[in-house]
Amino acid sequence: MATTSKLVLLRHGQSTWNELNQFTGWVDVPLTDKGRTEAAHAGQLLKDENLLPDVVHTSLLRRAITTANLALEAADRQWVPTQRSWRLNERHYGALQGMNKAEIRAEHGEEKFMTWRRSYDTPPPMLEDDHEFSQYRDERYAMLGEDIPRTECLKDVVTRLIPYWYDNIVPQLVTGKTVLIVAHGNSLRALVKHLEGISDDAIAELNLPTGVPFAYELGEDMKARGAARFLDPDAAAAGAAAVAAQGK
Ligand SMILES: O=C(O)[C@@H](CO)OP(=O)(O)O
Repeated sequence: MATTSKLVLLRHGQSTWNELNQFTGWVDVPLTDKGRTEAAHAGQLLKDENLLPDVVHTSLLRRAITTANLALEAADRQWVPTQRSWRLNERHYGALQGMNKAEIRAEHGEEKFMTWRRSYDTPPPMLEDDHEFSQYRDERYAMLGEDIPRTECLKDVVTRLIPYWYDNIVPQLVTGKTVLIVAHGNSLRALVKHLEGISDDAIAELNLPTGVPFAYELGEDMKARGAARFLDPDAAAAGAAAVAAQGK
């Protein structure tokens, strides 16, 4: 009998830079109190919906790690094995990291702003290694050496994320485990694009809310069998609309 694999994705709760409307990328900012509440609520939803994870994956960034910890605590699931990888990190936002979204839009215009923010294959300008918001000397990325990103477009994120998906997550799913991935707006957009087969153009329209889990049933090909199911649809719709409106 075929095993039905269950996958739950969760974007971290609101961060301090989400609140300030700043491009964040690999800058390691914490959650706000609202973000912590969202994370705990996400864990409660997992419990209520009986979508308790057997394993968890997070990025190396504290907004995802804290979200996972708070969600697991609320779900009484702190003991589950957890793996972390830079491959689940947010998209590196290059020279935009730390910049205010409304100011960038006002300075460069709507078209450039949306190209940098949502085009599939145009990255923002590179961030200099000696910039205060560079991760070049951060020891958690030492294994990347000179290959550490200085900017990324969504296509770059797909390229670095999909090997992790097949090497580390798919083997768990095929044994019937329920897998929770706690990551970021754009790293999850990259994964959703792969799972749902969304085109390079159409992915621009997808915005993911903070702190609302969404679940997929996967087929034997490890692709989505249908659309994602948000565990709190009203909060998800409001959250996605707010992300779409950022910078306006
Ligand atoms: O700043 C970022 O790193 C991301 C997610 O917060 O922003 P955006 O939604 O604009 O891609």
